[in-house]
Amino acid sequence: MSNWVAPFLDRPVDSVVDLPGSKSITNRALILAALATGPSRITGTLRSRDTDLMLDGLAAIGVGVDCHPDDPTTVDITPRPLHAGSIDCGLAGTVMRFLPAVAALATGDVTFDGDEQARSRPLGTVLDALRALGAEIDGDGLPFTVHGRGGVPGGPVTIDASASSQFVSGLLLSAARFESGISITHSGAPVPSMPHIDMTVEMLEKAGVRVEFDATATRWRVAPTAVTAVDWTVEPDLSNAAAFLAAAPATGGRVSVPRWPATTTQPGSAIVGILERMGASVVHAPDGLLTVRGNGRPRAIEVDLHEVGELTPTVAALCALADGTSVLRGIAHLRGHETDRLSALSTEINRIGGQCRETDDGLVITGREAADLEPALWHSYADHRMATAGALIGLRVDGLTVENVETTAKTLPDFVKMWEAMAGTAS
Ligand SMILES: O=C(O)C1=C[C@@H](OP(=O)(O)O)[C@@H](O)[C@H](O)C1
Ligand SMILES: C=C(OP(=O)(O)O)C(=O)O
Repeated sequence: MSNWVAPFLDRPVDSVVDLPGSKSITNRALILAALATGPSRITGTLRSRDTDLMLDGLAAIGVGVDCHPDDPTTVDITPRPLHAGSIDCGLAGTVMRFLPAVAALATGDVTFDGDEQARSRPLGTVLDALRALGAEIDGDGLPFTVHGRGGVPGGPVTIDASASSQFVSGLLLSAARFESGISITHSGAPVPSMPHIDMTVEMLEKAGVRVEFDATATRWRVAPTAVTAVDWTVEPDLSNAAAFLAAAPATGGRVSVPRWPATTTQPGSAIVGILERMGASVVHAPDGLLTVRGNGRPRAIEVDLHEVGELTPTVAALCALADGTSVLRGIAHLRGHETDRLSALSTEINRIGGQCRETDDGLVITGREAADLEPALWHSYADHRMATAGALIGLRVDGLTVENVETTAKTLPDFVKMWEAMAGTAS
């Protein structure tokens, strides 16, 4: 674990940052390819800890995985009969919540474990749902074992998905292969991160699996059907782009990201509107280049991030530098992310002399002038987005040090190199 002194800028940033593929699209594409009726090629695959865990997990239960020798982002997936194996989930929500349903289709025991910190992430809902659908599973959280019987009866199931949209996505992705498909009813507080469920639905439909759902986001239905092989092209990761784009308003500079999709289900796209509300200007050129410019000190914001919780660490870091008091709400479920992000953000912002308080479902942050913040050690909590949030504040606080910066490998192994290149401080 290394401490990294984040680059400090006493001038505006001016950079173009090309982002690798989306974690969420990559891990859905890999599962759909593994369950398809024929081989698929995935281009622009994110190669990071979370996506490599997915590749390894699928390979461990028999899926053919071939990474192109000259370009590891091109991956060929060949579906094969699924067998017993053991799966490391690391700290990846998509692996621990999407693969149990796949494992239930295997013949043999599939064991799951992960990082110590992963054991406290909400998971029981998925395992209970699979049991209700006829799968045999020992355990209520990591570690657990799926006793695969070569198929899942499927049918109706009621779950409370208010802690994570991934509970719904994880069931939907495999449901076409269940004998009776699935009919999910959500009962509980509203499901967070709905764009991620839209992403699941859209990708399933591209693979020939129709998802019926109601407008209240409480019911989803999939009939048993074949999953068609698709050659997927993965969009750049817009959630990872958020911290880089936020560097523009943080420093009064300019950051551009190429290949920004014209339309997308990635919730990361919401960063654009948030940065505009905080005073930045944004231009999306016809060739896909998205440019954010900062105009003076960022303005405080009141915003509900329920749908786009992944953006919270970036937005909170910018709020710590903004003029005025910001209120971020709708994000109680972030307590079950890589770490309790509300507690972690509040602790770290206060540690450097900022002003942040937790509420039941969010944060209240009163921004300070960067010169009034202290270059203390910013703790990462093994959370990639906590580390990038520290880097963002570090652009304005000379000497701020990010602990365990390697944790960014969860979704962006080249983070340090890319951040230093953006700041113009790369050696
Ligand atoms: O399905 C996905 O790919 C994701 C869904 C969201 O999870 P939650 O609904 O648990 O917030 C998001 O935060 C996570 O980073 C990725
Ligand atoms: C919440 C996140 O990840 P996970 O997929 O592990 O839930 C995230 O990347 O912000």
